[in-house]
Amino acid sequence: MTTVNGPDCYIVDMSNLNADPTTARPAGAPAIVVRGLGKHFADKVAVNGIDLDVPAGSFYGLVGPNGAGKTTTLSMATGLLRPDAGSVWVHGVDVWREPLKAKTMLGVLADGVRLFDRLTGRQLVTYSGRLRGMDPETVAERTEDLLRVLDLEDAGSKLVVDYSAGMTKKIALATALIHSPRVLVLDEPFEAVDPVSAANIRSILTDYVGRGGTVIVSSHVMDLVQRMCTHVAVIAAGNVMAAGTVDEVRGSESLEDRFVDLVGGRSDGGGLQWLRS
Ligand SMILES: Nc1ncnc2c1ncn2[C@@H]1O[C@H](COP(=O)(O)OP(=O)(O)OP(=O)(O)O)[C@@H](O)[C@H]1O
Repeated sequence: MTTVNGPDCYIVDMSNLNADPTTARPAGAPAIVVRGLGKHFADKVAVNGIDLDVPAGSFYGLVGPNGAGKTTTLSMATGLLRPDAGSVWVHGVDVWREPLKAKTMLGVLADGVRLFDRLTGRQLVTYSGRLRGMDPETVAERTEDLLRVLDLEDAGSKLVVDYSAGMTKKIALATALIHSPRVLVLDEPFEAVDPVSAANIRSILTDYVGRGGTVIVSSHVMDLVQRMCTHVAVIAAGNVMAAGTVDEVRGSESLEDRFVDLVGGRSDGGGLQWLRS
């Protein structure tokens, strides 16, 4: 079923809405199913009972203005923040009923979560791999691979507390990748990352999707999402304004223009008459 909300866009395939995601696993079954997910903080509704279907093998962008509810949604979807309402399934496993089983399939780059920053980068990535039950040889091999492709070889022996913001983001990404999860959930992975590292990360993620993995990524960079992602959901004020393939959502416009149409809020910058030299 295609639902229309607003001018001409709110494209969510809800044909499986009443199906039990633990048993309904047709070819092309979603990697992540979100139903009625909601969260409020005091009287603030951060996420307003949303539905999302993230197809397996998709590169899924989650975009929205500041405070739209992206981080809250991703935190609930990955078992980091308990929802007030709704459910999330990862490859058919209920994240909140079977969190350990669901989390073995997930690699998560969370926003603002403290790392064990008194470890060196190499120790932190190694620790993540061992925590996942991986054998020491594989962990050592993959840790060196990750440090190399993320341009952290020289920083591998340095304490994470002494890393720059971009280096911290990259080492956190390495901890999300080490166990080669089925689904990667990355909250703003390119924030503070230099252009060369960002290009390397994009190519790692694109290869991963090409080999059947699923990536869901939040970002504020519309151009990047348009070029990199196969699917996108636009969230504003805790609601899904549009979701579908990138081409379905943007129509004949750029994603950025479509985003502004959907969420509004552009000012002409003329309000600060006093701001001049
Ligand atoms: N722990 C919290 N306590 C109180 N309010 C919160 C908390 N976390 C989020 N919020 C509120 O919930 C709303 C959604 O926040 P969220 O961080 O999910 O937005 P976002 O889309 O990720 O924003 P940004 O793009 O700025 O990172 C905001 O109004 C925010 O102030």
